[in-house]
Amino acid sequence: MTVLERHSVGLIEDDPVMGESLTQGLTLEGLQVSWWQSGAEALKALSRPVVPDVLICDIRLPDMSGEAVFEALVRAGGSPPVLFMTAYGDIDQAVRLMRAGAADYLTKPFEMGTLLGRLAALVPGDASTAATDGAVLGVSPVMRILERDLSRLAGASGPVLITGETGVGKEVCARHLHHLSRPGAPFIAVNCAAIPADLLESEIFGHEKGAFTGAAARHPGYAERARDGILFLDEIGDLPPALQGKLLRLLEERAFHRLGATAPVPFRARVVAATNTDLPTAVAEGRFRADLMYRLNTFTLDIPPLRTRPEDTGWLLDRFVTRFVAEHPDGPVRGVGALAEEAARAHDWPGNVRELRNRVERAVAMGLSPWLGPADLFPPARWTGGGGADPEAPAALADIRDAAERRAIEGAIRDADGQLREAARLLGISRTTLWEKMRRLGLSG
Ligand SMILES: Nc1ncnc2c1ncn2[C@@H]1O[C@H](COP(=O)(O)OP(=O)(O)OP(=O)(O)O)[C@@H](O)[C@H]1O
Repeated sequence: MTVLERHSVGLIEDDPVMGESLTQGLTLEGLQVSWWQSGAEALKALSRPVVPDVLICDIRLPDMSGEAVFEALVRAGGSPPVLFMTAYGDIDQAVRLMRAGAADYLTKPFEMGTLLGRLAALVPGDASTAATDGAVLGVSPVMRILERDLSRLAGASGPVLITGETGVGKEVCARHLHHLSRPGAPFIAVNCAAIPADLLESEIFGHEKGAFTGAAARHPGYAERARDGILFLDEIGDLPPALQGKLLRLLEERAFHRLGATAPVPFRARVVAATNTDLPTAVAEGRFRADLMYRLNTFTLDIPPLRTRPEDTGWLLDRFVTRFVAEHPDGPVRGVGALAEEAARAHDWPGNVRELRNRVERAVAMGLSPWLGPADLFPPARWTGGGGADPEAPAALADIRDAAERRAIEGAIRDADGQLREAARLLGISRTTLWEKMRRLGLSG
């Protein structure tokens, strides 16, 4: 199997001869090709949750430039790596695109072999994680890109910083990196905020016998126990100042001292740190060392909040329901109903994936009917009990209905290519009703 086999590629090319021949050549290599002949067609297809692993885009398209397609993708939350095809005179534009984050470009005419070689460098290393079936962290474009970045980072050894709100899955992401890069080696997780400051130093670096009162025996710390695996330092923003200096030395000298020891111990693990606090602010306020932040953020991965990636809400909901239903085979719950899915999409998820997981676990354990409804995910006590101040309170039923209507109307308008008469027909309502709904929901045609 070649590196390209089973990967998906999106081809944006208006010229039918060129498009046909590229589609044929790429398909022969085992790639799954989707070919679009205009920028608009491509953008419409790429707005779906599942996007190709890599895009090949002509720089001149009938309706917009390749540059505009790329900008729209980036603005919409991220783009798979894009290889641009340029004509000789477009080199300046290609250089500009590379600066803006495009992955590569080829000047026409080119050999098929050259194109395949360039593509091989852009597809993720592991085909099983590239397919959506193999998605680990999510199916939204931004999470697919994050997974691709993780597989690239797997080959490096420098520290990685993972940022994001509480419960977005920073540890899950660190564990995935471990799985991709050092699966047989230890994964040692340390919550810097949970261990009392005066214990943290000996917990991380270990101590010799007699190093302090009560140190009855030599104790290897987390750094030593991580061996050649991953040392995951969660809530790194809470690391006490004295330990920040020690961690910086460990990273720079690749060695550390157990408390009370004179000889250094070599450090072979990879440090992955995570934080939900803003490190630059902590640095500005003097709570975190700037030099340590710069050492840690060589590779930074930011996981966006769940509310900004609704595709993942549906996907994770299904996964958790499947998992917890399997754990309660004798219970009445079989799956999740459409209204509960709507309610989940309309909810803000302040606790992110952790909140979703907990709500599903509770709903499956307590549910009385085969299909979970909104009230199973968001029990009635929450509907009234919080008086509106409860951060986990769900959206009201009216909000759920509005969100559902908004999505249905937007989908119909898209499918009808902007023709409101046709959109109303698709929705089975009159044009006046459609127009009134659009006005109430603040939608423009
Ligand atoms: N992609 C995912 N698939 C399945 N479960 C997930 C995923 N992401 C997060 N979770 C689950 O959500 C919960 C929170 O995840 P995790 O501990 O990784 O978040 P975090 O960002 O590290 O949180 P904190 O900032 O509070 O430490 C865990 O129970 C985890 O198993």
